[in-house]
Amino acid sequence: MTPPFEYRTVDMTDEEFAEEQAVYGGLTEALRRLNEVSLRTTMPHDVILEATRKVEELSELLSAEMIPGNFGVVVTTSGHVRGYGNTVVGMRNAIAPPLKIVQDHVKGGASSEFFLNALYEGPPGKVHGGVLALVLDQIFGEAAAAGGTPGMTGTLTLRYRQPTPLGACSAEAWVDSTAGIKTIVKGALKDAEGNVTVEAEGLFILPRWAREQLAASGETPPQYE
Ligand SMILES: CC(C)(COP(=O)(O)OP(=O)(O)OC[C@H]1O[C@@H](n2cnc3c(N)ncnc32)[C@H](O)[C@@H]1OP(=O)(O)O)[C@@H](O)C(=O)NCCC(=O)NCCSC(=O)Cc1ccccc1
Repeated sequence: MTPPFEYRTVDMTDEEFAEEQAVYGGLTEALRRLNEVSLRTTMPHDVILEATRKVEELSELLSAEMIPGNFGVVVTTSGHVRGYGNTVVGMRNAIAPPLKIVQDHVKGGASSEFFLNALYEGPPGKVHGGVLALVLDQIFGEAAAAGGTPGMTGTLTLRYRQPTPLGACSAEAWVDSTAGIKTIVKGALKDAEGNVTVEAEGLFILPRWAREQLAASGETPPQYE
């Protein structure tokens, strides 16, 4: 079975990697700020029109050279994983909050403390339910991988116990059980006060194509990050 995606490898020194992080990371941080500011600004229309022209100019400047489509996941020869396009954690993705996720390879889990600002609003003042599913899917996937049983999300069930206020949040996920290629991950998301606002359970499955690759190569399971 042909894999639906593959990881590219690039030759890059640690110094080049660090410079890339600083330069593109700086651009993305500036864009995240711009994104929030553009939602909240109350400046007069003539200022907004001038700002719009400047933003268009920047898009012209940056689009002179681009990769053809999505970023994908690119691994450097020195072992760094460049999942820059990831919508939750991507270093070059201004849509990503972004989350810094800590994996626990001993217990098989993952956790994160993060901030969801006004850009992630659903009900007034509260986080959109789809955004909560989005961040939990990523944390759960990383928990399964940290437990040594990576997989793709087969199912993800959420129980929204109470609305999640915009602002500081935290989430934790752990491998509850494994059965062959299937891993059950459980976890919860909390608001700034420590109240559990979402409980979730996910089933992560090592895909058939990955099983076939593993059987052929004898390697350890890949990380879908
Ligand atoms: C991989 C799979 C889910 C299963 O394919 P295959 O392996 O070819 O399936 P196969 O037919 O060989 O069945 C094997 C066993 O599994 C069972 N079973 C099968 N499906 C389901 C099910 N849905 N639910 C429940 N069970 C299911 C089936 O009955 C059988 O059980 P049995 O042995 O009889 O007891 C495939 O449908 C797929 O790719 N879906 C899209 C996934 C996707 O796009 N997810 C979102 C992107 S990931 C992401 O964003 C998160 C992330 C972030 C960071 C890091 C990591 C993750």
